Amino acid sequence: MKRILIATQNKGKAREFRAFFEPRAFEVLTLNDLDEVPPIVENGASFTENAMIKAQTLTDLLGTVTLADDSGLMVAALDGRPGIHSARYAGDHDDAANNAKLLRELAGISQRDAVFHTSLVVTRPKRQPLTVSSEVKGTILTGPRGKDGFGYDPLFYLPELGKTFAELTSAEKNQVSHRGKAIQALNQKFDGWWQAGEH
Ligand SMILES: O=P(O)(O)OP(=O)(O)OP(=O)(O)OC[C@H]1O[C@@H](n2cnc3c(O)ncnc32)[C@H](O)[C@@H]1O
Ligand SMILES: [Mg+2]
Repeated sequence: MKRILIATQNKGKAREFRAFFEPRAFEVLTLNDLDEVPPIVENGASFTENAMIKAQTLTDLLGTVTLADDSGLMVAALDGRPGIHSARYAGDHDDAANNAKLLRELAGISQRDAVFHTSLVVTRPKRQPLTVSSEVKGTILTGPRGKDGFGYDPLFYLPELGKTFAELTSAEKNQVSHRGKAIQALNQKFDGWWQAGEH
């Protein structure tokens, strides 16, 4: 069976990727399946650079086909923050603290437009990486709504649907989300990229 390592410890992300790769007969592993996770320093200047660092580090160390996702929320009224620093916006990797800080920073601000971005990079030994990105527009609510999803989902509101990401099932979220659309773009390119390396 073909195998792909998803370079993430984020269980929410991992769930969304399994739905893409498992029907394609890939065995899906994540960093949570490794005995030891190598240190990965996400010090790139962009989402794509950070995804490249995560994926290439693991391909180089382990020889695995690896997919990395670097995502983040860009809020217009905050000059694009938290952006590439979304995971540690409030200091630790803590969803509740990040959401609380976002609400504090936006207190009293009525212009609450935001964009959620995902960059995906897939690497494998001796091949050019495959890169795709996607975004979705929404607004930031003044308080959380919904119980599903992860991260900033309870605050990220889609005016067209009248719901936050946390009020959607994961299938519904995948239809419209930054990651879902990036996965659809990956879907357009993945088979050609995969076969180009087969001999
Ligand atoms: O191990 P990795 O893949 O790096 O996992 P991470 O959680 O650190 O992920 P990122 O570095 O891409 O940081 C993105 C931040 O944005 C959050 N996030 C990413 N995708 C999201 C989504 O679909 N909905 C809500 N929040 C999301 C996530 O919880 C992090 O706080
Ligand atoms: Mg991270």
